[in-house]
Amino acid sequence: MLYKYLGNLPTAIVHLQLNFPMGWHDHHCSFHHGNPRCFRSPNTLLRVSNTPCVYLDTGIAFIRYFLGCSCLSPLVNPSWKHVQYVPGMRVLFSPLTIFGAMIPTRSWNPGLNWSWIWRKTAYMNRTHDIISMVPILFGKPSIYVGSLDVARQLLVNENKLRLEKPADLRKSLLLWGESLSTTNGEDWRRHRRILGPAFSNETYVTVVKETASIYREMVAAEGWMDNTEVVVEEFHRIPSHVAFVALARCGFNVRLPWAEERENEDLSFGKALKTVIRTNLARLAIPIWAYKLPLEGLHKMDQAWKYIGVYMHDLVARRREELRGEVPENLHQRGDLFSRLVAALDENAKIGLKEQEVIGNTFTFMFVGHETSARVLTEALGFLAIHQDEQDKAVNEISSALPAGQDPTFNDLSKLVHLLACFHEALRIYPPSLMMGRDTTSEIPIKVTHPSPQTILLPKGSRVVMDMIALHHDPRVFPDPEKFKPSRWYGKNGVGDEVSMFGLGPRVCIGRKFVESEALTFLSMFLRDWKVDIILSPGETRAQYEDRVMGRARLIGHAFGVEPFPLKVSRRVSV
Ligand code: HEM
Repeated sequence: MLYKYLGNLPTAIVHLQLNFPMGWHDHHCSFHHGNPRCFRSPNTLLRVSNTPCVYLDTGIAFIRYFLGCSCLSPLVNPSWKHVQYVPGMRVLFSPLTIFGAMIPTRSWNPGLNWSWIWRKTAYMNRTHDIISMVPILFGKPSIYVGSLDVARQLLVNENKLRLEKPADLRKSLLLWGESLSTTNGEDWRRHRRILGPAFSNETYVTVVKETASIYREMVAAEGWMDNTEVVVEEFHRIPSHVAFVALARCGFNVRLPWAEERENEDLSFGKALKTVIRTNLARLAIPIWAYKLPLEGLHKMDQAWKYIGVYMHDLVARRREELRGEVPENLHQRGDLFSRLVAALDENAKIGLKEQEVIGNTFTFMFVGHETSARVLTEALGFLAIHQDEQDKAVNEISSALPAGQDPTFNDLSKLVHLLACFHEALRIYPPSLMMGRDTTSEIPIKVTHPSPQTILLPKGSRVVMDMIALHHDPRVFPDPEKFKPSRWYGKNGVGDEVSMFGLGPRVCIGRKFVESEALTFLSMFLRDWKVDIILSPGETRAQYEDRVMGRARLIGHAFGVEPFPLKVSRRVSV
């Protein structure tokens, strides 16, 4: 018996060396007498490891091999059959569990950022449309999808297939109540029916007006007008605050001024809301009794959460009073999302929303909309700073689209085709929503094309995760995927066009037009008035800078994106 395990040791060493524990189900396992369900590497890989140097790692490989052996994993985690023996990674912790998420990416633990770090070699060097990930100790075995075709099959028909958003992945959004993003089935349909009309042209007109006004407040408050050139350290701070204030104004209908947090030292709505957003995941993990400990940080956090809780119930009551007797036509004129949600209040929640659902939805907009928008705005400007030719093209387009000296209107935005393409291209390279997970509630067939055309039956209770980085870095769909090439979006940018970074099918992002309106307004005003440039290290080329700075991406809070970097802004004309 032991001999048979030892005989397979080189396989484990290969796993270790490749930094990528994989298995192939078309390989026949000698130990299992030809069982095609074994998770081991093929003989070709096995041969690679038969060199003397591999024995250096033998100790670790032993442990790893025994933990990851196909014979032990069913004992530890009997649901492994849900991945249908699809080849893939055998790891200790799923990246979607607390342990897996906390430990950085290592050969034995993918960590939260594996799909970025391994993007060029994942999916078996892109030869497979899907792979499995089987955690030995913690987490659910899952199928990861790296092909847009397969993702489409699942998501476009997800209502018919009765796929569900997994409960364990929705927890962080449930702290304020159920929402469009956390519900499934009939409840989801009710939320979508009510929220759909709230994302109307009236809302986008308000988004454009508010973003333009925020931009002007920002320029005045930042003191840039006193200089012709300014270096903004951690440039991300600017788009992050723009997105935050825009969502507070257009989502909550609370008129936060740009500079509130600096002038007012007391706990204000803006400050408390920022704390709540920042500490959302911590709030989930910290037990109630811990807030009684003599730790000032925890007290402040608790205070902010309580403040926002009371504030929100108050805000609902006040808005309800204001809306009493309002005729539906007037309601349509209101450009904020919150008023539309309050108008749908119905305590029986048969056709409307409960108070907690109104609050849950408002917070979901903030959580899913704030950091995502902020990151892409920063990255789009970062790429335009590196690629001056693309920036010049954008500036020319802006000057011919916008009437001289005037702010953009909602109608002007449709003329900014190249600018929108730049925004989508930044979004493609760094999709802020890293993974979209679904659980099956019945057996589902999926057709894969690579490595060979076949149909795989996913049993009831399987987990499938769309890997947004793999989907958008697939060279078959996006040739030269590492390159910032906005032109690839020309002609595919429109309202009805699929921009899969916003999801696919019926659960596609409801906020797409909201964020596009905000982004085009902010970017067009910013680039019209300021030239953005990068700050090179001595002797560094632009290409080297791009590798160094734009390659450092990871999940930060709720959104994936590039780590903070500085930008130089210089005044173009007399602003
Ligand atoms: C660049 C910014 C954004 C990106 C990349 C983005 C991406 C996505 C993606 C990929 C989904 C689908 C998730 C899934 O199917 O599991 C989604 C759903 C959603 N997004 Fe966004 N989003 C952005 C901004 C926003 C904004 C600004 C809002 C609100 C104002 C918003 C509200 C929502 C909601 C409520 C859902 C759930 C829809 C449903 O389940 O029916 N998003 N978003």
